[in-house]
Amino acid sequence: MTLIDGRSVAAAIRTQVAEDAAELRAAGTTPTLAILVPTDDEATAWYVRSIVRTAEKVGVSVRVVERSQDVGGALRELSADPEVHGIICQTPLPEGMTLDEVGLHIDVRKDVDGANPTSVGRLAVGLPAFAPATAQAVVELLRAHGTPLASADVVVVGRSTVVGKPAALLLLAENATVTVCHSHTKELAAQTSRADVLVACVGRPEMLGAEHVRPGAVVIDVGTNPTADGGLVGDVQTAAVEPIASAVTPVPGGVGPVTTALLLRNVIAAAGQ
Ligand SMILES: Nc1nc(=O)c2c([nH]1)NC[C@@H]1CN(c3ccc(C(=O)N[C@@H](CCC(=O)O)C(=O)O)cc3)C=[N+]21
Repeated sequence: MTLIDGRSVAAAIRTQVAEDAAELRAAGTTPTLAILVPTDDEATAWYVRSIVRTAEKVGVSVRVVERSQDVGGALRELSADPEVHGIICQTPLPEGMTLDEVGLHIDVRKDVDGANPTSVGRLAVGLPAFAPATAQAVVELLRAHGTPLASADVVVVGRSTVVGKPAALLLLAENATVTVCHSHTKELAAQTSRADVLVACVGRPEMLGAEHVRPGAVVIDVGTNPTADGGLVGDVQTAAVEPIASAVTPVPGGVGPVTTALLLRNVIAAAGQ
């Protein structure tokens, strides 16, 4: 059994991002990411600090905008600002707002976390578009591990707009046979235990156990659920699954760091276009 090391995958991405950022700066462009923070959610605050810290290291500038009202207006202003190359609107959003609605206000060329429904639509039909960084991280980790995706049976558990749906689209583009499961799925274990690759993105602590995993499967655990003692657990019971799977991503140290690195790589791409 292998633990897939997200930290080293992320480090390799950051090295490339730092080189590209230096090149852009030398040519007179300061690659800049704007982060819109609409709530004081704790997990979001952690992610924002992590982005800021990582961005500083690789030479990407960050502008943090805290705004709980007229989020759409703020996103339009940032979209119109020539000094901003990438925009991410953090979730969760305040009551009554959805990411699909506010995402409409992000210029597609700056939509580095794939929140505009147009980006998702382009992804669905195979046109170039930014995908949500977490969904991209799933594919990046599988690629780094050398998991064959063409013709593989991939089961995605979770259908959120930020992870499950776009991850399914990206995996489909890799010619995998993709099944998406969710809260209304009958006999979840019957589905997941057929999977060569199991992607857990439900957001429920340690929901998937040994009975969900096929011997030899590769398991990507997207969950980052805070625990009472200040730690973090995934959506997978890692210790129970380790003896069965051929590879698992740990939490922390799996999908999370790769997500942050890919978000910044998307900012470089947006700044260079
Ligand atoms: N529009 C949007 N896109 C997101 O991608 C998004 C979001 N909103 N809102 C908040 C969540 C949270 N999120 C995390 C990313 C990285 C880690 C991460 O790197 N965690 C470290 C460990 C942290 C620790 O040790 O406490 C790890 O997994 O190794 C965690 C959480 C992205 N999110």
